[in-house]
Amino acid sequence: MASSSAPSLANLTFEEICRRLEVFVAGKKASASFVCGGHVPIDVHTAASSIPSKTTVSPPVRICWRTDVDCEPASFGKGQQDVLDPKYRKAGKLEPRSFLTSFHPSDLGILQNVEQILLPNFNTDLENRLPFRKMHAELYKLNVYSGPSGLFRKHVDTPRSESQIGSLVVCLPSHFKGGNLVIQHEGKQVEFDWSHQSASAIQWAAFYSDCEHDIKTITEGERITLTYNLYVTEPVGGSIPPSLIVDPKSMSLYSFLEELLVEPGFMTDGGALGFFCSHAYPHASDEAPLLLPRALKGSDLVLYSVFKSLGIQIDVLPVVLDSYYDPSEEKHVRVGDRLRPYCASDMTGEDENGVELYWPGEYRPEITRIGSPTHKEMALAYIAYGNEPSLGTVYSYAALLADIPPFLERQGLVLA
Ligand SMILES: O=C(O)CCC(=O)C(=O)O
Ligand SMILES: [Fe+2]
Repeated sequence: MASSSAPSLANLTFEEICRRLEVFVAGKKASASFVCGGHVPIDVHTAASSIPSKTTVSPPVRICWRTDVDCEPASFGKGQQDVLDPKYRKAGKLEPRSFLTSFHPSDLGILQNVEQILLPNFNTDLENRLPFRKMHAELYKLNVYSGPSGLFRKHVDTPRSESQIGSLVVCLPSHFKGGNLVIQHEGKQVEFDWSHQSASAIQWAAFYSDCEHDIKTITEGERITLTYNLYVTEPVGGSIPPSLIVDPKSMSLYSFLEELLVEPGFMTDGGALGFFCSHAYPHASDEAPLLLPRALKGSDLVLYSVFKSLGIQIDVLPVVLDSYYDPSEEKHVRVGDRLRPYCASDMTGEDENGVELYWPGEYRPEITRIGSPTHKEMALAYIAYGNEPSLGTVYSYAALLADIPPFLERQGLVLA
């Protein structure tokens, strides 16, 4: 049951309640992890055969590479092209087919650690368990950044598939100076300085794919990293290992919402709350209906799980902010009937709004919007008639839409 905090929510206006909800969600965004990292010291006396995940030290890492293949200059993706530009990225790289290594991220518990922090499973009671998610790592490259000028400026890793959720960088033991890895998300930043233990430990960091990151100049030595693409895998059967379950009831947002729902004055006749997702997802791709909500990240996952565990219907749906009626007015919220792939229509609409014609959904002016939109994806392109024909493009945002039942109906939910 809800415990009451002062002043009681009953005395607050709806606007004030929404403002508080926004503050709560912003707090979740601030505290939710988008990155994690760690290190494992190298012990030359540890035998390679004793690696299993429980060890806290690692034997030296061995790498064998083809002698007929050299490290090539590393490129980076710019638009649709691979570009070489040492002012932007100065590094060498080896493709996985050209080398072998004794290191694997499942050893030493690294992958399990990343899974637990970036891909937790929420036990949401009420049969609403999010399908059990696991993470899969695929070796992508070996990179060498050499002093005095190796670097990689700010970029976002190109996702290799729709189910890619993040990247893992493993820094192998080799002396270097500089080369800090800086990772950012929504105004927050985490910096890894691996130089001090560069010669004596394996150091690693993992982050969601939509986080910008850069590597500062390596002033001395050789910074050698293995990069892995991290994917969320199909739900697997069987029971969830207990350590991977997070209880949404332990979240402060849970008690706040629980208290709101037992308040007769809050959305007495029911209503809808809409939260724009804080992370980017391929929500207008062919895979979107399979991926979401399974691939939700960070604070989006927390919101989803907390509502679910309170028995509230919540869905990930695309939203178009449409100014068709009157461009000078507050934009209308049009909610798609489901997550649907991007559609290019060759139909034309004379004096018609293409969204209404080709993007099934409904206008939902009653939705109370919390927060502001961030990541958009192209949802629709069509030929529009005006004075001259032009191409109409429509973008959508992924949003979490919670349907709040009327007070009398929701009493049972919270007391259950
Ligand atoms: O080596 C690193 O620290 C990260 C490399 C990187 O960002 C990349 O390869 O995309
Ligand atoms: Fe990167």
